[in-house]
Amino acid sequence: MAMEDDFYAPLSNVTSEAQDSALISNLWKLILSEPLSIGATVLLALLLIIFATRLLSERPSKKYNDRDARTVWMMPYWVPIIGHAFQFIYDPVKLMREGRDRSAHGIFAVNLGTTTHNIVSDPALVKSVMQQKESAVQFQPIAWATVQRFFGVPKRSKAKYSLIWDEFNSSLGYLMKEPHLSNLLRSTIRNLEENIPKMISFTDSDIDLQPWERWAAASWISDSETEINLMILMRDMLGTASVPALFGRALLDKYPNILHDIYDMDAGMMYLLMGLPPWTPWPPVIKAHRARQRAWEGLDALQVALDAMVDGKYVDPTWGDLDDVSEFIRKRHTLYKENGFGITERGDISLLWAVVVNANLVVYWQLLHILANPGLVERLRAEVAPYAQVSKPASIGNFSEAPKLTISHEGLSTKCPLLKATYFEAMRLSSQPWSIRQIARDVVISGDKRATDSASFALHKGEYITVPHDLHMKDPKYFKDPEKFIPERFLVEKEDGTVSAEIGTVRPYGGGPSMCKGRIFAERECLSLVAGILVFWDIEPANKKAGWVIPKQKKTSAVSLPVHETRVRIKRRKFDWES
Ligand code: HEM
Repeated sequence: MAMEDDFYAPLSNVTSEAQDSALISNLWKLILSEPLSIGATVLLALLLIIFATRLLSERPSKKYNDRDARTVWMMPYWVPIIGHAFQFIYDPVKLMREGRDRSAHGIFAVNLGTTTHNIVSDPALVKSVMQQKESAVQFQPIAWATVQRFFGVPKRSKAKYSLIWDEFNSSLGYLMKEPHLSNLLRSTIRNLEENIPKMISFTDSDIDLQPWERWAAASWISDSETEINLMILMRDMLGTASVPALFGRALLDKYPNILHDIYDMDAGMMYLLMGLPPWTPWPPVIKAHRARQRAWEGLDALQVALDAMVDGKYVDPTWGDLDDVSEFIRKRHTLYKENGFGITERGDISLLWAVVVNANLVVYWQLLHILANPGLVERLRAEVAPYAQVSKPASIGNFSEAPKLTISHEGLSTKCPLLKATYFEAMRLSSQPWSIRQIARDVVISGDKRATDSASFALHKGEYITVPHDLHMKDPKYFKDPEKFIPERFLVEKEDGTVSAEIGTVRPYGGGPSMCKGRIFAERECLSLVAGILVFWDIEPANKKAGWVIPKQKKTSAVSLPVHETRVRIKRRKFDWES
């Protein structure tokens, strides 16, 4: 058979469909011709099925219905029905990279237990997917399944959520629109300005440690030096600034473990999505369920307090006056209350999760890479100096306050291209978000029309589209030395000679209508924390001999976890007026 496929390189041992069939029928004749024991016959038959599946499961890309579009190449697999599911569970990244590297157009299909997933990595095809209408390429059923299984919103609430789905989603615009965005940023940055100078307390008394130091296993070295776990420290420093800005201070005061409940729930994401019940005899499943339950308790209690406040009823005084709860959370509360959602149906846990799981890890990766790259700390300190400033504290007699930190998130984001480039590069390296869509009617997606080898692909109703954005973000065809931290790759010189950091085709925030709504907020808070820490603190690896080690990554929903902690030594910097 002439190969119609112009882009997929066939395996050298696979010649054509006709030869494959001949080989299988010869094997079958061999089984039938010899008298064999039952065991040997079963074994041979199994082998035959496996080989036949391997040879016949591959679906070459062909012209589709004489139109310009082609069908998608299906990677071959060995086991019928199960398809690529074993490889997918065992090492999804390897499977995806193999498919990407063998398909010249950045699209291929895999079979996961009878469902076909079209995996797309080519940026133009991804754009085409994201531009499809919800009626053709659906996100809503997947979003609801996640809300229900992962976040634990009751099944019975589906009708209520469907009724206000659009209004509810458009409330997410509060994260992007003024004046709400600036208000949220103002209080987050104020919290950072307050917390960064007291990040380390240099005390050997456990009771006097800050909560983030306790979580991060701080150990006292001297009055000017502390050893601590960098990942947890960064995670909590950002969470303790952003969560009070959104949900009000009282939530963290009353539920001080809620950040870690969300982290623990996130660690068990796969189990919760699989629907494993809380009595599953497997500790990580139980842990994820308990953590989720505790997070719900805190958020439910906040909803009860907000209900009481708007109804003019008695509010438990430990909540304070709740006037620092953001307009965004109040707007969601109004939507819940006015549409008859019971307390236990109100899914703000999804928002708390979105606020903390990704951004809080990005800052760890960003800072770690900066520290591990010789000379980068000094270059960044020079760049951010006008926008993250430490000033001399007031003193009365022998007593001085801590030095004062002032941060301009606007200046950091618009005037510090190298800092911003380190943020993009940290996300390119550590973010592995996957967008999944369900195909509701046949569609055609198209590649870049300007490219000489551009092609369009027909995708069919009932199949899925999966976009593992990291496939492109680590593709050597687009990023030279894709595993290396090279922030300069994002720097672009404009015609007027100024330099800016451009994100280009990197998509750490997903895409389409469900693209991250917190992305501007996230960028500003992350740049502020990293710049603030760089100007205030000196950080070295705890094990000086081993130096900086960049841990391998463990995949989560978007930004990866490190497989091990990074133990560091932190000292306060000497400022001009002290020398
Ligand atoms: C660097 C940090 C962050 C990264 C990498 C990130 C990444 C993502 C990704 C991959 C999605 C799913 C997009 C899709 O379905 O295609 C998402 C959704 C979302 N994120 Fe983020 N996120 C970050 C920070 C934040 C923050 C700080 C907030 C809130 C303040 C936030 C709020 C949201 C919301 C509300 C959605 C759901 C959007 C929708 O369904 O319409 N994110 N984010």
